Amino acid sequence: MNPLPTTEYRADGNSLPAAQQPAWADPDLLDGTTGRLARLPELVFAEESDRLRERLAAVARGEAFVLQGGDCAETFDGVTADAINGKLRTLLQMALVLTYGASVPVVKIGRLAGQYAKPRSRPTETRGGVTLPAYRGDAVNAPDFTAAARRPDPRRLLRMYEASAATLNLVRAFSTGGYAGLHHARDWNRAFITDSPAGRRYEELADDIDRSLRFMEACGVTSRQLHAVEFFVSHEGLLLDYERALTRTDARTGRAYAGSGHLLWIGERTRGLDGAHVDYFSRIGNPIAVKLGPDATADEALAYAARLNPRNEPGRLTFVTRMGAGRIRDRLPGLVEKVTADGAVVAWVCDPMHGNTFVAPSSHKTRRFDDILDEVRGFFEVHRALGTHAGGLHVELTGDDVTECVGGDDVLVGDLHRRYETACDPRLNHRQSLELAFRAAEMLLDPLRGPGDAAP
Ligand SMILES: O=C[C@H](O)[C@H](O)COP(=O)(O)O
Ligand SMILES: C=C(OP(=O)(O)O)C(=O)O
Repeated sequence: MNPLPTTEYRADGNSLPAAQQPAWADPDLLDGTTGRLARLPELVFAEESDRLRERLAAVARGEAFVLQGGDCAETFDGVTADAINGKLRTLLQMALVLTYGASVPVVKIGRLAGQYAKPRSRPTETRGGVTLPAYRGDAVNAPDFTAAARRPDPRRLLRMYEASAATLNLVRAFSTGGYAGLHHARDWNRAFITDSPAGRRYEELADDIDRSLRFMEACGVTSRQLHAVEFFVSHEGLLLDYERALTRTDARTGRAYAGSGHLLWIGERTRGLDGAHVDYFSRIGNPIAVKLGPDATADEALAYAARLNPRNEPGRLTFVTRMGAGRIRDRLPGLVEKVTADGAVVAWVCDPMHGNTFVAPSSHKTRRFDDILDEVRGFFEVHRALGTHAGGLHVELTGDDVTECVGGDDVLVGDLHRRYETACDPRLNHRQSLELAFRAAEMLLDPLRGPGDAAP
């Protein structure tokens, strides 16, 4: 499954293969850095992760929907109030569209405050006859094509911690400081170019909400919940040196928790059942997810459920499928059927990004909005046919007006060069993200309606 060489990893005296780990240049520097990380405070509390597990349990029961999104790769330079606020506002707008459009609670999770490391298809990159280590995210090395920049530097793990802490600080202020309250639903749209069909549709929706809030206030109904939002953070638990150093024991239960984020996921390239990632994830108490690509088998899915969620706790395990628009209708049913028949309780989430990447003639890695939409549609169709719950979306997006994915109401292949800013894979821009939310809300509403129910 993983074409890269693996490095040895020691877990409780056992040597396990760990895929996609950087070849850190200086072991002493690595020890010093991980030692420092181990003494620093955790970034999130175990209680918060438990709360997310409860929310995801509702998703697994079919009572809620998850929206998980953010950059493909966060960067240290990208830790600015504008960039982070843009992503948060985009996610809040999408969540509002889904909640309002489909009348379903939406669990909001950022790909934020920790998404600094990337698995790569190839360990090296060659340009003009020069071969250097691949860029593996700001937590490991820098993107510039020089030997010095590409050298994996463990001190970057400390910068990852600092960047995550700064981001999380803003996330916490944003979600509880008043601005995330429903009264500001119109303001979230203000900073963006709203002159698009989705932007105009959102303005109408925000007007409706405003009217409803004023009506409730006139009736004397007030609620603190209208002034804050519950927001969680997640990232791929890729760099085991970092994750292990930030693992803490929960004083309440004696159980180990990753302290780097509320939810961590195992990527498609590191999900080997006998590998170090699955081993590490089996030892932490956080809610976790596993990405499943088109080659994942139903037996593997069952093995993850048995290994990673032996008590079959609802909300502990999410499967994020990323099959590609062309394969989801063939590949997903077998997985869902067998997992359901086995009685394993999981939440099913669709990542419509990673199976739909291609390289445009201009050499930009891109994705077609129509393929993304089609994979989401396939995801809903499969779950509807099987009577299971299409539990959420996992998307790569930014609040910026980038030109990285083609389609939606604007970007053409010839536009890709205009604002192609991602550090790794192409993201939806604000307009495309909103458009996706409106389309997904329509799909979500549909399967929730019983066969005999009248259309609204
Ligand atoms: O985000 C996912 C992967 O890290 C990314 O798709 C890998 O990209 P690559 O195939 O260019 O290495
Ligand atoms: C690497 C990623 O995805 P996948 O593991 O599904 O390829 C990702 O989501 O950043």
